[in-house]
Amino acid sequence: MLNLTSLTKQYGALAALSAVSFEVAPGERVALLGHNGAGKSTLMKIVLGLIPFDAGQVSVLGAAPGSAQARAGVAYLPENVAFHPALTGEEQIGLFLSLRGESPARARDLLGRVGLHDAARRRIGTYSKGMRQRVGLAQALIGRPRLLILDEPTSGLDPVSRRDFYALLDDLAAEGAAILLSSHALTEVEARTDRIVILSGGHLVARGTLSSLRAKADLPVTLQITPAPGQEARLAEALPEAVRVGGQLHLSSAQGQKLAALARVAGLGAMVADLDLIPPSLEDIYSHFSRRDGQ
Ligand SMILES: Nc1ncnc2c1ncn2[C@@H]1O[C@H](COP(=O)(O)OP(=O)(O)OP(=O)(O)O)[C@@H](O)[C@H]1O
Repeated sequence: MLNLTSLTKQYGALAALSAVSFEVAPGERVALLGHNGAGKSTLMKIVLGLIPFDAGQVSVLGAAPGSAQARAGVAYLPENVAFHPALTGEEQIGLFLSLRGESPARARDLLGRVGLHDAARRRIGTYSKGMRQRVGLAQALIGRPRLLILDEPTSGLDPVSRRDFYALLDDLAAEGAAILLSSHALTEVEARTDRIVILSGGHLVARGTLSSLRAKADLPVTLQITPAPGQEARLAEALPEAVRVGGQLHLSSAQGQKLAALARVAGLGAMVADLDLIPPSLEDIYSHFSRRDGQ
């Protein structure tokens, strides 16, 4: 669906993208992560054919970005999608359908698809941000796109709206659409995407499934230990390297030492009321890879 090979883009002396390669297959949801200025928007604009690139290859549905064939199958949802507040959802989507040469009567179907059936005849000015974002997605679904490019689609949405939004993306991916989305909300992409691509200073610094990135980063796990009543001081003495966090102790352990650390805590017997093993978060992994190039 989308193939990038050694994609390079310069803005004057600044290398916005340096030899970036990855692909998005049909039915796959890929998250593009990176700090401000990492090159995410530049990459999306190139894929959409909005700006030229300097070197490498870009194949969008087997065609050149921006070509008629690519444009026919690609949908884009910008971060801050704006609609005319006086139009109803149905009128707005109907208008876009007409522009694409399709029957405006399909508007209700599309709005139903994104959970806006009941609000279809209300003015968009009365919609919440989450509802407006869904109008944007309904618009993106016009013409049954095979590749969806979503620029921070859930920024500003509450947790329930985010969950609903991702459920919609799951359905689209299950139907075979390829999805590339950028996000700053790291914890949510963890459960909701198949693969992650991390850009840092225009370089691709990591790509893979979250579990493969976890293994590669080899970051320590944290043993979160709850002392039995009245045992906190004794427990802290027995684990001098542990850090007190609230009423608990946090003991950091290298991946390879995990079982030994568990055995050590288990050996403390009645001093311990409870134990949780906390794997490195996506934020930890993300920082690990984005800082590798000294960015
Ligand atoms: N038109 C332009 N002319 C010159 N430099 C640009 C231009 N557009 C972007 N840049 C620079 O290219 C780099 C990558 O920018 P880009 O907008 O792609 O990053 P981003 O990852 O999308 O960031 P954000 O998360 O802030 O949207 C930045 O250093 C930016 O300042």
